[in-house]
Amino acid sequence: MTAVLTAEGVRKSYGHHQVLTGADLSVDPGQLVAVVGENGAGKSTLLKALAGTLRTDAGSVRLSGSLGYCPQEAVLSDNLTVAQHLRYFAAAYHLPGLDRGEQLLDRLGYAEYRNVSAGSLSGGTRQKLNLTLALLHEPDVLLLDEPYQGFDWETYLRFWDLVGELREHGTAIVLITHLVFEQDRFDVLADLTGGKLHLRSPRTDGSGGDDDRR
Ligand SMILES: Nc1ncnc2c1ncn2[C@@H]1O[C@H](COP(=O)(O)OP(=O)(O)OP(=O)(O)O)[C@@H](O)[C@H]1O
Repeated sequence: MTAVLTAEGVRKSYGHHQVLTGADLSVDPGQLVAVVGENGAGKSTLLKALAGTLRTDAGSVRLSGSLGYCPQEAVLSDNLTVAQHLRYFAAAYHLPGLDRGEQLLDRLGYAEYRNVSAGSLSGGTRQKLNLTLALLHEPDVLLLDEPYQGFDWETYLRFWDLVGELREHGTAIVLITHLVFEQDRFDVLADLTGGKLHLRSPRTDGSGGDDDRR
């Protein structure tokens, strides 16, 4: 299968602090990759580098198809309502209509907030909108930085239903997570240690093993 996202030798320092020291990653259509690692390991830095929102020092990132990026901090305009955000992004993506946006409002369970300004939304609902905007144009590659922060359990489960559908449609997904208990959901665990990615398969025996780590 041909990878839709390939990163090779990605390096990034902040001043003298070397965060990424040669990160490699290759993601196929429909593949779901978890990026795990300790706080401060550089996971968000890696995702920004993959998304192209951060200038790297060396290495390459190749992407085929469209990209959806859900950053850790929602980039929303507090004065605009949920519906206005959907219209604004639909226009930016040249979408023919708002069908997908309306579908996502229902799927993530926040349609009742359609006419509420982003500045008045709760943290979890802001995050729903953040995620919706990344999914709106049905991208081929999705980069999700802790996408379910603040979600209640019901929404968390709805999120995973949605991810299942996206994978069936061939969307390649890279997701930062801290949740050890959900690692069986992924095809690949990419452990960011020492500025490099170390790939491994999730455990399959359900025993928990001795490989658990954050
Ligand atoms: N703009 C910046 N300027 C200077 N240092 C930064 C900047 N952004 C991140 N860092 C530093 O780079 C390191 C990696 O940060 P990053 O946010 O990528 O880690 P992370 O693995 O996503 O952490 P967490 O799990 O806490 O979200 C940290 O030491 C952080 O303080």
